[in-house]
Amino acid sequence: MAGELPSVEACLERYIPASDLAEVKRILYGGEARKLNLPDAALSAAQERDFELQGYGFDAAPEQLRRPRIVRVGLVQNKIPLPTDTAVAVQVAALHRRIEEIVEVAAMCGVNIVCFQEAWTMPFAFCTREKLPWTEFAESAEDGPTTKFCQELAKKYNMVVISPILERDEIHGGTLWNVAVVISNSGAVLGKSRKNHIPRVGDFNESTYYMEGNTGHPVFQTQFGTIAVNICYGRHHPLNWLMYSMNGAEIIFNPSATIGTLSESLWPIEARNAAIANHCFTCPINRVGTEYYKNAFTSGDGGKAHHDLGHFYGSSYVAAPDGSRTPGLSRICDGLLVVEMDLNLCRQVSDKWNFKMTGRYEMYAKKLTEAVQPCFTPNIIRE
Ligand SMILES: NC(=O)NCCC(=O)O
Repeated sequence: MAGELPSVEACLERYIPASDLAEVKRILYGGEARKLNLPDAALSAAQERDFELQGYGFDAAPEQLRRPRIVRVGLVQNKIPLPTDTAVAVQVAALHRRIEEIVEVAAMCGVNIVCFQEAWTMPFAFCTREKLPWTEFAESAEDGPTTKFCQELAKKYNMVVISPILERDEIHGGTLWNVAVVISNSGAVLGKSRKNHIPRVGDFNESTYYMEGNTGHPVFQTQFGTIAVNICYGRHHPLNWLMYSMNGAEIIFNPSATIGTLSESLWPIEARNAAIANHCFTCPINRVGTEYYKNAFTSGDGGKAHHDLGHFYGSSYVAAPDGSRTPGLSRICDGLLVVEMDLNLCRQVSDKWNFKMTGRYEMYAKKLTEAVQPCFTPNIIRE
């Protein structure tokens, strides 16, 4: 039953004979990712605080003219700690506390860039189609309480913080957006990236709340590397990944909220494929658990009204430009995935496969421009 299997990897470890396991992992994951030696203090803090802690590394070949560019990223997945009908401010405070204790462990593990899940300060309540109290979770991206909280974390731990929240934009009539705020390790707000593609699938009724983002495909130059944020449903759109890559992203984070019955078989493929196609690292993050709502809602499919959206299956992982990937975090527990990567791997794989050179982008730019015109006629050859 959805929600009960702790992780696919644990299942493989348990049932595949040891003699075959390495080969199975090579075929499924592109080889076994190097395990990181994480500090004992971090491992025991994670255990005490009841979250999974895993660490892996991706290496690049030594080069003569460039030094290795090593960065450690931290991916955080978590359940909402309180029921969804708890007072808004109390829920936000509890999530801040939960993240604070996970980020402290990330700092012990030497994480340079940490990213939280989509809309991390709230339940993923858009399924309900009710406005209150959910719109009350929205905050200013520039100086809301969550951004201030993240600025403190960033300064304290010298860490870049990616904070995906529900944004209220007071300058533009109090409009709502699904945004990721990027905070530099200096504590300054570097900028924000709004969700470009809004789902119209299943109970993901997000279009009731906010519009497609208008910030394009910003890439943020940080001390640790050039990063971008492709929020959730954007991962189904190869051109979205491509544009972040065109702007120079070496690591693309994908904070998400998605459920087993809808997308679990797509999850291991899409971000990994994007890493391969764009010669970059991708970091999909999904929340965990099942969130219940007092008022039942329907799915508009003739089925019975229900009180939850489904099981958020976690399984956050990192994919490398060579197509290899880490195991996923648990499907059911909170977790922190620490991944060390040498960013030199991006150009090394690009020089090997040459997708940026062979992509024929000018041909597609021209053809796509034609294809979106109302007078377009598809090029179909018939007998
Ligand atoms: N949060 C969100 O966009 N979810 C849509 C479902 C999916 O993309 O798997």
